[in-house]
Amino acid sequence: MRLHRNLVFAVIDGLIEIFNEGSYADKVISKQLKRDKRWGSRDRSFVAETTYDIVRWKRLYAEIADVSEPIDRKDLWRMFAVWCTLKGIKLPDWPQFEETPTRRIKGRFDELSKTRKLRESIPDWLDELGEKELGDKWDVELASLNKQAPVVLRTNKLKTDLDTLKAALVEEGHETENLKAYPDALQLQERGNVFATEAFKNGLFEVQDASSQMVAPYLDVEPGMRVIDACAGAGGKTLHLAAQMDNKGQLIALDIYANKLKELKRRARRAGAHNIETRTIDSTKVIKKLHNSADRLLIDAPCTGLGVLSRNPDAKWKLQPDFVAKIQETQQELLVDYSKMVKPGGKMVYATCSILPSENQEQVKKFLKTDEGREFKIEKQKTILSSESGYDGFYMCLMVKKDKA
Ligand SMILES: C[S@@+](CC[C@H](N)C(=O)[O-])C[C@H]1O[C@@H](n2cnc3c(N)ncnc32)[C@H](O)[C@@H]1O
Repeated sequence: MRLHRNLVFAVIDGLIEIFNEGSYADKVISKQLKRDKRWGSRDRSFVAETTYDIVRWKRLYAEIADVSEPIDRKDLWRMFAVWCTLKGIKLPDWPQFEETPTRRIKGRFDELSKTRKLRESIPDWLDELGEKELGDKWDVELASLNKQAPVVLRTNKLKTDLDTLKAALVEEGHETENLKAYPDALQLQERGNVFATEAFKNGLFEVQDASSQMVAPYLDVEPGMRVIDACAGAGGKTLHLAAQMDNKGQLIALDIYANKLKELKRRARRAGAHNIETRTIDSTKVIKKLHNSADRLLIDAPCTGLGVLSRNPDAKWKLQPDFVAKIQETQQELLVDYSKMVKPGGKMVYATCSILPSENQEQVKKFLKTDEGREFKIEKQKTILSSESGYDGFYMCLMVKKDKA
């Protein structure tokens, strides 16, 4: 592989923003990709994947390169040289790479790889938390979460079917494979910019991880029901629910952020999902008005996101211990307050994209002991580990509210 100067500069500039200015990797990368209209798909994937790689392996590469925080531009060139050396890419004779100790890099890598928190490149506190919560499973799970995530599409059944979509994507140069256990899913055989396809613009699919595609079906919705998606965000699962409801009935999408719901509306138009109504939670009245009214409720709760580190590696560096404690309080509050929207005999799913029991089954256990929780019983629950499924880590629990006697 030959390195192109302008692409490498885009990577270095992006990393400065991610590491030093607290910016989110996905946002920075999409900004960097707009730098040069002439870049082809290979150039774009070099910028995106190299940036993600160096974010993912930040601690390991920094240790190898003898770099400490705050990381400046010169340090980043050293870390980039580590990335190249470990990938077997020949360093060009640019001044930035003068005196790179290639041999020493390989030796340091072998030596540091003996220690898990360095090998897997993770802060001490997070490694300790993962081990405390997942025990023996943490080792393989962590390794799995450091692998690049596959790109999975969800067929929008409101507009097409799997085979028609598959054929349409082939026409546009994207080969996909079916995933047996996921009826609406197609996995890209090669990464590519599927957002530029006509199929996407026409709303024939959404990009959605295979594990995430299991959540809406778990809620057991039917056309004609009143369904509430209480933490709808930009609507990944709302759109799936609309398709499961065949656009019939009422689907109320809530969130505390109006801008996310605005994006949801835009996506719903593209997807041809017509039964969605959005409401911003700007006071407790919004929830109160809906008490005892929902046939089905989804709480796709805010969480640490530890199940989705493979697509969001900068969470390793942005997460802080006090956030973990705070988000767990919020999760319990949401269960207690929002479960009141379920009508007697109705059902709710509590879901997270975390793999920590303290955000998942333990939250549910605690909830079931509260006054509100005593009204519910668990019908089924599932923890998806990335190391077992090959996709994102997720948790989902289906609970049923007692019918009135
Ligand atoms: C895991 S994300 C939801 C992702 C979304 N369901 C999807 O499938 O694309 C959690 C969402 O909860 C929202 N949120 C945070 N606190 C909330 C609260 N108190 N009530 C409702 N939503 C909240 C966040 O804004 C975020 O959009």
